[in-house]
Amino acid sequence: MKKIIIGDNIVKSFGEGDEKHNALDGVSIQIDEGEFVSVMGPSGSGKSTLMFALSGMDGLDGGRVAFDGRDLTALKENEYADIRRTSMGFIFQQPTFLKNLNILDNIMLPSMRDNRKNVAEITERARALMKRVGIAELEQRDITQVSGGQLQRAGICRALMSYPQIIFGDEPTGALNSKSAEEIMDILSEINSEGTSVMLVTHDAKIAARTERIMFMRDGKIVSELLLQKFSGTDIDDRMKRVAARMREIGV
Ligand SMILES: Nc1ncnc2c1ncn2[C@@H]1O[C@H](COP(=O)(O)OP(=O)(O)OP(=O)(O)O)[C@@H](O)[C@H]1O
Repeated sequence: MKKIIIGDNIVKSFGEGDEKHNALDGVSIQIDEGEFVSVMGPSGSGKSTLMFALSGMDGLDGGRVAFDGRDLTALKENEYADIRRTSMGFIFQQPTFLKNLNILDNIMLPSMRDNRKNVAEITERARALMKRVGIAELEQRDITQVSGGQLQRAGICRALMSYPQIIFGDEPTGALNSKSAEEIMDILSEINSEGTSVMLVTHDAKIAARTERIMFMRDGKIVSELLLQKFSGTDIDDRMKRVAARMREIGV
């Protein structure tokens, strides 16, 4: 299986002198094209730092990252930023939308920087995505006039605008009630089934149990991996039991 991301012995430290510590302490990770993975672990174990390191949002202090066969650590920051903008999508716990723009314009905004595309094309893509995730009727609304789940759907639309090869999600369901969280996971599963890789960082065992491979972190290292199959929508209780058992076993 082709790897979309390969991280090799990644080291990332914060602080100086006595305060210096490794948030990532030699992490190696590989994600297959089309795979749906998650990263769990206690607060401060390095999950978000790993996501930032793999996506190039943060520089490394050691190790390498390759994306789609290209060694990203050898690239200049602007080349890296280009790959991030065109081939990676990001969703966060709270989408960072601008208050003075409506939902449609917020979704379109990052794509407007790409002068190879025209506004009509960008608008058409945004509207198609909004329809697909069930928020077509909300395009003129302010970001304060929609629910958290609807706002996250808009966040997914924005992340998908550039047809990314991978979606990175840092606690994308963390601010949502369980029904909205499940709906967001249904959307991500559907996107994944069409071939887009997805990597989620989550505290929530129920969310992780819907992914096909879970990596558990502690103290800046991946300490265990649980291989599940792709989620068919039926066996969540059994999957959650397996996640809970592994968490007990490794003490995270
Ligand atoms: N910008 C930063 N400056 C200094 N220390 C940082 C920075 N970002 C992360 N850290 C430290 O690196 C370690 C890992 O943080 P990280 O946010 O990756 O953990 P996490 O597992 O995602 O935690 P959480 O679940 O609470 O979000 C922590 O000790 C954190 O304090």
